[in-house]
Amino acid sequence: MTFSKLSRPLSRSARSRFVSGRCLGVHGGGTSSLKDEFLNSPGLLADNGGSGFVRGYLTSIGAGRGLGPKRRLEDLNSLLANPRLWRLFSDEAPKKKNYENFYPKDKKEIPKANENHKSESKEESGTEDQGSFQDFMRQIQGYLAPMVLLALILTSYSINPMERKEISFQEFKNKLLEPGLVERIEVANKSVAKVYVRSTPKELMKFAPTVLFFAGLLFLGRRMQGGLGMGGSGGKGPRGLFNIGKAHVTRVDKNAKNKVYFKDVAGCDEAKQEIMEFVHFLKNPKKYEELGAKIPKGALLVGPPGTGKTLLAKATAGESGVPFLSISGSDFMEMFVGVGPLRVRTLFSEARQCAPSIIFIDEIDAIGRARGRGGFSGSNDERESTLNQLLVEMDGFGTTAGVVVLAGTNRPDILDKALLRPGRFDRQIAIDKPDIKGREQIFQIYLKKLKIDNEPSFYSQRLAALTPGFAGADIANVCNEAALIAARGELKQISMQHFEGAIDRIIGGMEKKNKVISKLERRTVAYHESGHAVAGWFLEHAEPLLKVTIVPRGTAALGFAQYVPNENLLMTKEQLFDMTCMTLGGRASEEVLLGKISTGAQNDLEKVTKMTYAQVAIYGFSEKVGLVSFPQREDGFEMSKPFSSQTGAIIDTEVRDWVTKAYKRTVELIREHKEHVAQIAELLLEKEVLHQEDLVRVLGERPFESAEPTNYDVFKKGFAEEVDDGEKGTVVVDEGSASLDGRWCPRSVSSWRCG
Ligand SMILES: Nc1ncnc2c1ncn2[C@@H]1O[C@H](COP(=O)(O)OP(=O)(O)OP(=O)(O)O)[C@@H](O)[C@H]1O
Ligand SMILES: [Zn+2]
Repeated sequence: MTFSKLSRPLSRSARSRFVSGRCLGVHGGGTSSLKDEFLNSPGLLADNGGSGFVRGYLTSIGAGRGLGPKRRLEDLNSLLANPRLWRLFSDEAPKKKNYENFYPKDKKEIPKANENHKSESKEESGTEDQGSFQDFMRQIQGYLAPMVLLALILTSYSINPMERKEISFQEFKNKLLEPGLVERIEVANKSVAKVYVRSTPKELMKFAPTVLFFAGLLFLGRRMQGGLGMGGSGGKGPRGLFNIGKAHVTRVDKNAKNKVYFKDVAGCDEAKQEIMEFVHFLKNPKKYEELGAKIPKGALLVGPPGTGKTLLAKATAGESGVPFLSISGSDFMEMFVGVGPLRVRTLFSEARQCAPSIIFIDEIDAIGRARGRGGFSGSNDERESTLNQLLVEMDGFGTTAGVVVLAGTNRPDILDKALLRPGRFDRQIAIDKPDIKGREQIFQIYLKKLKIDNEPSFYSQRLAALTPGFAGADIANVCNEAALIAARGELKQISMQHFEGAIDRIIGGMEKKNKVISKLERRTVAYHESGHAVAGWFLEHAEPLLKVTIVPRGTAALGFAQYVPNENLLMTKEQLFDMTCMTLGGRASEEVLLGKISTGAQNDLEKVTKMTYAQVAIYGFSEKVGLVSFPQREDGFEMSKPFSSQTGAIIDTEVRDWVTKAYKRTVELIREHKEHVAQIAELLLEKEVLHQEDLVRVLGERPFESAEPTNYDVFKKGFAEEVDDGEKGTVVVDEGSASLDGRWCPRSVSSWRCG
């Protein structure tokens, strides 16, 4: 059994990206505070979350361990749902399933104006991604083969009526009688009968190949238009092969239904204001031009996945009342060379025709990646020429065009610098994960739609406190999941327990009630988690626990813990040291209390290593290494190190020394609080889930006084009266837990995963 890391709650988009088998690597944050940079430090974290999962998954199947039938069925189901995985195992995917995977049935449905479009287009871009040329050929073969077969069978029936031929009764029956080709039968004598065959089939047969050929073409054409994302959305009617230059653009016009407005987007007030400024430029260009101002052409909406960038762009359309054309970055790309630039041109000319108008390009990183790098794929030329075309269009027909371009991304760092120059996307609008107040507002929006057994405000406050680190998409997900859980219990109303279940499920995946865990292992997990919790409680700069559970869950975690982090923008050496100790608390507890260490600390050690390397080699915290910084490249393709091998050796020794020092301190702390660790662990074994109150009961209040109120203080008070100035009073899940989006953060949701 192997243990490894759990990750931050998967945001919806991260999840969809994962399912589509694309590589993750989403970095968050647009603000460039030191902390952010630190957290986003590229390369500090390879996307362990995603690939780790796949790998774990493969071994568990491939190794052919004694899986129960139920497990096997689950594996099979997810296998079927994931064509990538499937192909790893077998070349012959079951036809129907495979087909549906590539061309989901609901493909042709015209997106209901705003509401559903986002998710749909996401899925589409996911599927498109997989439509590599081979897949495409496979599709064609899939359709052609039956047709050719059919043609062969039919031709075998073509019989020349002028020709006389003796056939057996069997032949007569099979080839003539049953297909209904017999016109009449004359009995000549006892052993011979004359069979007259209809002549029409012959005429038909003559044309059969031609008819089949055209039918085939038509069919393929339809399939392509449905399957390759050129479908006539926005009510434009069907388009086919010959309309390939037109991408999948969603238009929102003045009188579209289901419009989204700013009131549907909670929080992000600054972003709304900035965007509206753009709309003002767009609608009153004269006012600005008279003063000699150049009107900005574009703005980047920058922020982690699921924070509502797309939603905000749609709301802008709703508020501004100008035509809005939205497209996903990946929709530009096609298997045919030259389609990308063509689509860009078409998009812009369409926008100009209905100017003033707004173009929104979602996930612009798909085409906007810096030129001249980014992997070894051959599609780079195409991407670059698409990008060039975009640059040209944005520059091109200057100020009078009346087109504003908004684009969403969560990786502004990898975008081509030319895109960010004045005259293109010269503004960046940061949309961060909501703080406690923002989460409360988002909850209010979604709670309104639910049947709950209390006031929405009752729930919104409590839930906001319980969901540190959740983005808007996760919150929408919590509400929906809670309703599903309540419905499964045949209940008429949703209550707190359902919401809690939903939150846990979003963090850790499905509960695995019947997962077999030996008593010994459970004990190890409990002591390990207890070590983290107690260490965090008694280390001044570490973060106190919010909740810890040892219920095994679907994303293969054996347990997880949430912390109440402080939201300071800078991190000091002391903080990092305490966090290192807290992260090592699990291993220390195993060693001190159980006398046996396990593989459970692997993920913790990985985090500690990264955290310490960063301090030594990037943040200049080590005297021996000095005030130098060697940030790692985010794409992981580092051919040569930027430092000498001597420096490398010093860095290595320093890292090892630092970690050793931190571990010593942690072991001391755990020895000192041995009783506490044991108490918490036993309580955890008994109750499976512990909240902060339980910790206070056993350990007492945290013994630290700080000058300013910390998040923990705010949290303790209950934020009922704090909400208004709760700006900084936020509770954020330790995102370190979560490397799914490629971020690394020292604070961690420590967790266990069983491969
Ligand atoms: N501030 C918010 N207010 C209300 N709902 C929100 C908010 N943020 C996110 N959501 C919900 O989450 C869903 C997903 O958000 P959206 O697709 O806009 O995120 P995004 O930032 O564009 O993500 P990605 O980076 O993955 O493209 C929205 O459709 C909405 O239901
Ligand atoms: Zn741990």
